[in-house]
Amino acid sequence: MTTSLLDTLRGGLIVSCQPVDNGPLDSIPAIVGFALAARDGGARALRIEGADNVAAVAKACDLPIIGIVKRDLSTSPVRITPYIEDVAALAAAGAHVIAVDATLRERPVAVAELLAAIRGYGRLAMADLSTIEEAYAAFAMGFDIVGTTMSGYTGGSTPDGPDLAFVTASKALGGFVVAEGRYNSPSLAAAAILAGADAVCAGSAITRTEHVTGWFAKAVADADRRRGETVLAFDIGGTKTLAALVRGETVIDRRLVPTPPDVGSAGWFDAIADMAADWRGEYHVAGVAATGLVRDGLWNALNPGTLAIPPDTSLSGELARRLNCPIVARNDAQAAAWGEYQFGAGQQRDMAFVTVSSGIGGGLVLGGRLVEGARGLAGSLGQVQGSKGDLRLEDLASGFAMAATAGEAGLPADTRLLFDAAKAGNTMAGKILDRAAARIATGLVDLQRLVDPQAVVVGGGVGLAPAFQAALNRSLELFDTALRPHVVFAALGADAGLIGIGHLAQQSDVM
Ligand SMILES: CC(=O)N[C@H](C=O)[C@@H](O)[C@H](O)[C@H](O)COP(=O)(O)O
Repeated sequence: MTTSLLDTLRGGLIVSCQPVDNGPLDSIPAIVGFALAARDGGARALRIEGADNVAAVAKACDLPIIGIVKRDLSTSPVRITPYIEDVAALAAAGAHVIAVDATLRERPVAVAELLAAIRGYGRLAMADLSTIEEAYAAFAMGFDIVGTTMSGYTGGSTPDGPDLAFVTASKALGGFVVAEGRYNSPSLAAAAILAGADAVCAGSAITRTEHVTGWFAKAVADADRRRGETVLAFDIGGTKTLAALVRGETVIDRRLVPTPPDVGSAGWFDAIADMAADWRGEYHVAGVAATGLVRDGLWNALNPGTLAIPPDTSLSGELARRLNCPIVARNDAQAAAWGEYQFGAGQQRDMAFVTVSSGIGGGLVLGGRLVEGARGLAGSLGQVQGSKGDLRLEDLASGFAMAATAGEAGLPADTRLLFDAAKAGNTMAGKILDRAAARIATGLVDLQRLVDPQAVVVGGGVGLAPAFQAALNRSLELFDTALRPHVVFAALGADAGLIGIGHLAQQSDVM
């Protein structure tokens, strides 16, 4: 019997039919209804609270029942089946398994006595636990099943997700493990099995209609609030700084100032906050896209030639203090990648974004998520080694690099004039442009080899110049079609960073 019941449970779902206490579904007919519906949906067993409920369900439904009695005691935090008479009542009502709280906490009756009583009634014993020490002790005492039920409920705040690590650790002890507690979606229940659980017990997500309704209602209300919300967005580049009010893909209002050399100083932060002073009250969250490495709110230079930032500048902290709202900060090209993914040429595909302007930056959006990387470097194509010594692609093929090469060749050291000269038929100017485009094409092909995105979105002032686009396409055509990226050109232009960081701020959970 013992083996066959555990065999029935193994690899299956147990549904806990415990409606919200004193709620409209907290009645015997409703609990029986939940039990039958769970059976029809494919549950292998049920978890039922209260001897009367167990008796009613046992009569109506032939699935195995894990029975518990819950009590709120003034003398102990233990709630689940604390007394011998609870065990007796559950056995008499027809529970096949009796679960008790077997945590190492003060209790009215010793766990060993409860276990002996369960054994005396010939039932299987399940220990509801919160730590691996307790699991070890429970198996050593002879419990048939260990449940992770109490993890997150014995002190401190309860996490949102389940405790998969506890499942894996318990399973390593060798006995039968039920993953229970906050398995609120099919994918989390599946994750429990992959983490080693023999069976999964889900309750709230199936039988606490008030809770599930609350999750939906909150998600819908949050999305609705965010959709209509205006956010403050900054885009801090090497030469200019933009401040804007953004809603969705629309930039409602904007201001532009040159980026001064004292970036990162207290005075500079004051000036940035001043740019938005008269927008106060119109936003509740701000996003900051900045050139350089941005990770966890800290800001560092990626290329000090573009912008020299004091090490570990607290970009989020300093601005949060001055603007008095939460701040979401990202690298500018990563933010632009997100903008293009969400609203522009990326069209919600796996994509790499590469911006070619005075510098070269980039970002990756994979599986619907912006990849930041461990230090905020992910997708920074400008930082890969160029073909010359230890120079980076940015040092060789960016707008600045092209202008410098033009200057060395006796042409005006200015990207725009270089493009004009190329258009007018100047061979040297055309060569400089072609060489830069060829280097970037090689970078894009390498990116395709590494990440294999569905699309590579190319943007930036240089990247969107028709002469550069033509040169880039010519270079790409030299590569085998199997390796050639699907290049599309950015749709949001210079606003991609503002729109991307605005959306990231709007969607973030910082509020
Ligand atoms: C901690 C405690 O008292 N847990 C109780 C044990 O029976 C129930 O309130 C839970 O609903 C049950 O464990 C299932 O978990 P979830 O509802 O998260 O799927």
